Amino acid sequence: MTRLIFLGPPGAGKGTQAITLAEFLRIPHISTGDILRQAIKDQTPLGVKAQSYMDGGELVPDQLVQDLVEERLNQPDTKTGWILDGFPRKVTQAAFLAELLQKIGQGGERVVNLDAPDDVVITRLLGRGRKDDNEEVIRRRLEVYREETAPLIDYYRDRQKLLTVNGNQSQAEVTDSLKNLIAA
Ligand SMILES: Nc1ncnc2c1ncn2[C@@H]1O[C@H](COP(=O)(O)OP(=O)(O)O)[C@@H](O)[C@H]1O
Repeated sequence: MTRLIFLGPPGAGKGTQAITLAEFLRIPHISTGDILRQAIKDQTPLGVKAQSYMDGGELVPDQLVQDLVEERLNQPDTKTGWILDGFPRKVTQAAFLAELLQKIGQGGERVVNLDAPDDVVITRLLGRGRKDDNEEVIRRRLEVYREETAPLIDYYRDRQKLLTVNGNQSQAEVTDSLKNLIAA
């Protein structure tokens, strides 16, 4: 049973690696960014509420993402494990998640911190061309990461859940490191 939370700055390769590892482990990959982008595309009430925050590189309000994560983790395919990508992104969300996992009996989660230096992530993001990948929004997303998300590294280290992987290697090397890490 593998339950993993992927942490790291935008552009560290969380999404790519989370998809690869989830396929390898045959467990669902749950990306709050992907779910929100789909909701925007479909213009659902969630998408309509989230759009302006995402376009500006801001976090969408806790309640919105927390509700969507709770709903998703209550679906039956999560019984075999999961990889959470993009959640939690702040300490309040991490506290919510800890309580939720306890409530639904899904503990033992580990956190992978995929680390990469600023210049590397900026270059990667600029090459990607998503709607929120222009320079100004990227800068804001990195700022939000530093202020809100980076504190989760200490949060999870204090709780002895943290594993760290160097994201500044080739994609295949990162995948190998991840597989070794979770097998250990
Ligand atoms: N847990 C979350 N809390 C708040 N906002 C979120 C969360 N997850 C995703 N978002 C919104 O979706 C955007 C894109 O997220 P994501 O696809 O994970 O991108 P990134 O490549 O920047 O890590 C974020 O900038 C934010 O607006």
